[in-house]
Amino acid sequence: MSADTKASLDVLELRNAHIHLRSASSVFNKQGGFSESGEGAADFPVLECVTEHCYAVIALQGAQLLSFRPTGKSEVLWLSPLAKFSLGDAVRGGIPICLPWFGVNRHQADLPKHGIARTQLWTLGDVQQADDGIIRLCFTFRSSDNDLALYPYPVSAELTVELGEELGMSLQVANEGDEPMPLSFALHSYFSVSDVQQVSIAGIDGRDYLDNCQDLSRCVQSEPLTFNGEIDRVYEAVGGRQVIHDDERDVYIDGEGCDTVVVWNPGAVLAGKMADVGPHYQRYVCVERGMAFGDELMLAAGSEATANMRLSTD
Ligand SMILES: O=P(O)(O)OC[C@H]1O[C@@H](O)[C@H](O)[C@@H](O)[C@@H]1O
Repeated sequence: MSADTKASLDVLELRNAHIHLRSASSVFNKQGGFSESGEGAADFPVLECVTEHCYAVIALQGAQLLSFRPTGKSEVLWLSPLAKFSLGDAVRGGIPICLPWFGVNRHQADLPKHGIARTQLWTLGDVQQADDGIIRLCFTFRSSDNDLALYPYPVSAELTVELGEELGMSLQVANEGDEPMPLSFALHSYFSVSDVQQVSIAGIDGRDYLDNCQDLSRCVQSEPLTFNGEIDRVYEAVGGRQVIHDDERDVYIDGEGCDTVVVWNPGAVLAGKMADVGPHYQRYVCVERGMAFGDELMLAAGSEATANMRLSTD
């Protein structure tokens, strides 16, 4: 089944499922625990999706997942209790999409960190429901004249979010210009954990990494990664599967076309300087998948890159 939807969508009723257009503050304040963020927030629209397989919230800003909870299981993603819901500002948590570059732009360091797409409104296109109840929502982004003044490569992106018991994300990025375009990106997932000091990350053992806490010096991950203080590491050309081993559950991150793995948690000292993290740093780890640093792409004029990522829990 397919339904034509627009950003003016108010509610879309599907079989055993519905999607409501709401404000971010109303969704998260209603659920409790997010009241600290309410003060003075300018707010932005989100899609609250209730299906037979899961509960999910997706912001139109950045096509950013803010919540994903498979039916009968606990929340997979972390959204900071101090997150600001303000149009044009980055939101701390969920799955921001860093595009068309990841982190500090390696060719022009004064550009905004993590690209131009995460703080702009994406357009909701088609919404489809398959016979098995899985819902796929498609979002599109295209760089504007303002973006081109900042970064002279016309770029478009299409994100398909698949809402089942697992979360699927498929990102297609196209170079719409006449020149080759340097492209790096990441699906910058924040995962909810019981206590960052209790978790370990598998799937990167034995790999080289660039240590962002030591001027990107190259080191080797000799054992499963654990957290005791700030961790900010980039593992190139890894791909495959990473597993977050937590006290109560394992979370699986699988991907293709997104070979770089970035693992980040600021630790107590840096988090204390971040207005939207503070003491809450203990409740998340970022395990991000993308193409960055040595995996950065040079997209020929008119060509596309595709990345697929799937998140699941036991
Ligand atoms: O504060 P931002 O722009 O959302 O970035 C958060 C973090 O994102 C991670 O991907 C980077 O490796 C870190 O260096 C960075 O601090």
